[in-house]
Amino acid sequence: MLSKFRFLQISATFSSPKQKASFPQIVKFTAKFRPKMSSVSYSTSSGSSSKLLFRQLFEKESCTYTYLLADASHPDKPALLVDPVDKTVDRDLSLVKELGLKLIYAINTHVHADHVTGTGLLKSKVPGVKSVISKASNAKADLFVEPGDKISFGDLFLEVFVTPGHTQGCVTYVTGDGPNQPQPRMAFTGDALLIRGCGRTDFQGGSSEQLYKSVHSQIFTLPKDTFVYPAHDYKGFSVSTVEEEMLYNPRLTKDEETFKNIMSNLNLSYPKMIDVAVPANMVCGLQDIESKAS
Ligand SMILES: N[C@@H](CCC(=O)N[C@@H](CSS)C(=O)NCC(=O)O)C(=O)O
Ligand SMILES: [Fe+2]
Repeated sequence: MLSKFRFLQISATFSSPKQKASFPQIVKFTAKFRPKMSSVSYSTSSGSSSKLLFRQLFEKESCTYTYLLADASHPDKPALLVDPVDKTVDRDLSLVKELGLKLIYAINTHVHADHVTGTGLLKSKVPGVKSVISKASNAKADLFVEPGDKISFGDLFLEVFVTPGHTQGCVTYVTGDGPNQPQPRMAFTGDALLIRGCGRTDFQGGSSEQLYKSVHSQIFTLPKDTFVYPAHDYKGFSVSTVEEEMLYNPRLTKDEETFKNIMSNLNLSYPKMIDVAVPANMVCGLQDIESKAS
C-alpha cells in the first residue's frame, strides 16, 4: 500500500471571524492506493495515486449542468457540487449517498439568472456543507473566493480564475495543476464560455469587452487539452476543450470589435425566471427555502 502525507493550504476567505475560527486552514491527510472504481483515475510520477470521481448532471428545464467531483481515494471521499439547481438537489443527494461520498462544498460559478441555485437547500439538508461563490458577486455564502484561491477536497483541489463579463462576479473553477491532480485539467466555466458560444452580456453588470478579455486571458491560456465544462448547453453538447473553442467558437475566435458587435445583436429574450432567480441567488437560494417552508 502506498502511503503519503501532505499538507494543503485552504485559501478561501470567511464570512465571519467565528466561521473562520471553526474551519481548519491546514488539512493533513493520507493518500492511499485503492482499487479502481468507475471514475476518472490517474497516477502521478511521484508514485502515489489519487482518483477523481466525476459526474456531469443535467437539469432539463434550464438546461443547466451540475458537476459532482470527489476524491475517491480519500477515506472520507470528500465531494463538492458545482452549480447545483434547487429542482435537482434530491437527485444529486441520492447520488452522493449511493456513491458513499461526503458533500463538503456547494459551489456557484456566478449568480444565476435562469434558475434558483441548490446551495441553500443543500445546506439545509446536509449539515456542514459550505456554500461558495466569488467575493466579486456580492452574494451571500459561507466562503468567498478570489483569484488564485484553491478549494480543496481531499487530495484534490479546484483553482479559482476570475472570468467576469457575463456577470461581474463570474469565476471559472479549474482542477489543480500539480502532482496528484487529474490530467488533462478540467475547467468549469459557468456561463463565461459555453460550447461554441458564451454567456450573454446584457444584464447583471455584463460587459462584452470584459468577457472577451476574460476568456482570452484566463481560459484560452490554459493547456489546450483542458476540458471545458460549461454551466449550460442548449444544443446537446456536453464537453469541449480549450483547443476546440479556440479554433471553432463562432464568437470568441473573432477579433474584439466583431465579438462586441455579435454580443450587442443577440436579441435574446430575458430568462423567464430572472426576477425570481437573481434575488434568491443573491442570498444563496435561501429565499426559495423560506417560501417553501411557509
Ligand atoms: N431561455 C432561457 C434563457 C437562455 C439564456 O439567456 N441563457 C443565458 C445563460 S443563463 S444566464 C445565456 O447567456 N445564453 C447565451 C446564449 O447565447 O444563448 C430562459 O428563459 O431561462
Ligand atoms: Fe448566467
